[in-house]
Amino acid sequence: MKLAIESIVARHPAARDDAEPALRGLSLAFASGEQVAVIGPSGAGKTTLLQILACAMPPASGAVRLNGESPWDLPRSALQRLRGRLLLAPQVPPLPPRQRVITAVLAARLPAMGLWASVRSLFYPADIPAAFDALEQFDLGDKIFERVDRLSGGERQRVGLARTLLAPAELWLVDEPLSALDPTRARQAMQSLTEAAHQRGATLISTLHQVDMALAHFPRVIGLRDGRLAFDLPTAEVTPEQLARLYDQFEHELLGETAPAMDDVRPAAPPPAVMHCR
Ligand SMILES: Nc1ncnc2c1ncn2[C@@H]1O[C@H](COP(=O)(O)OP(=O)(O)OP(=O)(O)O)[C@@H](O)[C@H]1O
Repeated sequence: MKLAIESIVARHPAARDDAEPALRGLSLAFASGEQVAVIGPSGAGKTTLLQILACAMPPASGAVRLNGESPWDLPRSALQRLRGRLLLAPQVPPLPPRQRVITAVLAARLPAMGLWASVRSLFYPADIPAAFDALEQFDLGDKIFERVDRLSGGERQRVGLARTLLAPAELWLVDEPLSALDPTRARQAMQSLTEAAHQRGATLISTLHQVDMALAHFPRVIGLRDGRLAFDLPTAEVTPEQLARLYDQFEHELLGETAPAMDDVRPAAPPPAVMHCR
């Protein structure tokens, strides 16, 4: 899927009246099958950009085009169909806690299924081999029948990525896919994601806090700051000076001093029951 935005200004509905817009006059174009990383300090507007591209939020002004169509001018049913052709993967995947991993992963296919097949798939997972293959890409094949609430934060994030591989989407918009992963897992996950998008011919746009991952895995990097474009370059042309300017006063983010990886952090066990003997 090819897409373009022109002079986009975006405001979150809950933002204070005097707050600056999250995006301030942003114009970008993406070719079909392209792979692009979006970087920039916290609050730069990276997530908002994905929400605009996903037609999850209308811009305050400016134009959005997906495959040449203007989504916000489409009738509601056509807009829904268009949304079914793209996937917005949030940083924390919304996985129902008591669900099995297999059900959570296969749920990615629901937009392409009829109502009866969707309901049936909740009780009888339809394609266990496909779910297993997707999970194996993220080293999680052994967790296929585990309950989601028994996974660590990093494992849940990787289930979310496995789900992306099964989505029948032409556009993958992935928000901070590595935030809970250790460096080794992060490298493996990025490799699997970019290879799968390439094989599928899907356009992949990913926000990333890890600048080294953006430079290592993507041929094009967009830098955002304060809702504006700082640069949009082939990766080979991004210089240390541009990165230093982009993260000026946010050097700790450039150096990757972020929250610890969540791969080994499991949900807290319930406190032991206190038994009173009389
Ligand atoms: N739901 C919301 N309601 C109000 N304001 C919001 C909301 N979400 C984001 N904003 C504001 O929009 C601006 C851009 O936020 P956004 O989440 O797009 O940045 P980001 O670059 O993705 O940040 P981070 O790297 O911390 O996730 C920020 O000033 C933020 O405070």
